[in-house]
Amino acid sequence: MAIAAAISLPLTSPARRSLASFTSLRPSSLILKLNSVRGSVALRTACLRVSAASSSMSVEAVEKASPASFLDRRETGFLHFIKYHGLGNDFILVDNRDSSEPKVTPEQAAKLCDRNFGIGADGVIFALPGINGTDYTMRIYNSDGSEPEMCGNGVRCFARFIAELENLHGKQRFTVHTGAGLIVPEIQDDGKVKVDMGEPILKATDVPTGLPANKNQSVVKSDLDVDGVTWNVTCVSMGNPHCVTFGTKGGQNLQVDELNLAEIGPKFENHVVFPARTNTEFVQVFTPSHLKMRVWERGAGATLACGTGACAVVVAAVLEGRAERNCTVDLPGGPLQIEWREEDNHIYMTGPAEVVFYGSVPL
Ligand SMILES: N[C@H](CCC[C@H](N)C(=O)O)C(=O)O
Repeated sequence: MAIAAAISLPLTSPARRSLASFTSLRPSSLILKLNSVRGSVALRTACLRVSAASSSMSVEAVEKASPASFLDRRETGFLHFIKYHGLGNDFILVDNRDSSEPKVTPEQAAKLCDRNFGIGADGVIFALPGINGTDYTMRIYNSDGSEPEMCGNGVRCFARFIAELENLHGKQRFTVHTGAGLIVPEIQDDGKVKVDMGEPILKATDVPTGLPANKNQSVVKSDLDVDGVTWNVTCVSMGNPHCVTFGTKGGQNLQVDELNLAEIGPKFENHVVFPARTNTEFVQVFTPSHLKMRVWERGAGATLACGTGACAVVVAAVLEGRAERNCTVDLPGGPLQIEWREEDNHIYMTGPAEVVFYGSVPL
């Protein structure tokens, strides 16, 4: 699969358009390139070049792009997408509302996620028709092609994507069927997205983990030997498995910025006690309502943020008596607000989701 993408950057707040209308823009009709550091931008269409510099605007007719250009290939065989990120955890979003099977295979997804030979992303997310009365279904492939049950940053991006597709404005709430069950994201007036992430799963065999339960059928601050070092871990599922650690047994307060994630992360991810592999969160406690974490994700490696991970971190911190139920969690890409509500046992996550660019890529 050759990878080359025509992209369109929303230079100001994107004009509201559905992806459908965007996909009606033939790739050959839109090429955007930065002409100079002066910020002048040349937008070349099939018949016009518009050069806008800080002081002047000139319009000149240009030849139509060479018919041999890949941009003039027939529309079919192109995948249209919008690239989003949630605190730097970035995704390729695909409008899949017209079929119940993803348009892209796991192998193709891995290639699209490659940051040198592809678009570059932590995963590919599909908006599919709803199931059992939900508005939509969300499926996701990690950048290694594996399919997780859920993605917290991804579902915030999903909500903004749906609003773009459906040309919706202001406060919007969607019911989304996922591998973790019903998830309900709500776009707030300030553009952030608040998500009802459902209930945490704590039963050890449901996380799943082979570690022996040591507190009400769950694993809380239990010993785990990783390459000869004993860590204290708490295991939580948000539909996907998480191993949360605040440090080694008897160790000092973890300084997460000093960790070599590339070295230690895969040893947790592929540990024999996690039959479905695991996401791993390394946490520092500033105050009972302010935590800091870094994450090594299952199937994606070190990412700038992990929404389900931040939820698992607050649950683990409460279970270990380290934090309150409403916390700010600092991730490398920015903060998330997480509340584990006592009344309904649901976890609520609030954070941003931003468009990066619109694109088309030959599959
Ligand atoms: N890599 C994760 C899925 C994405 C989770 C993360 N990006 C989030 O925001 O929750 C897994 O295999 O469970």
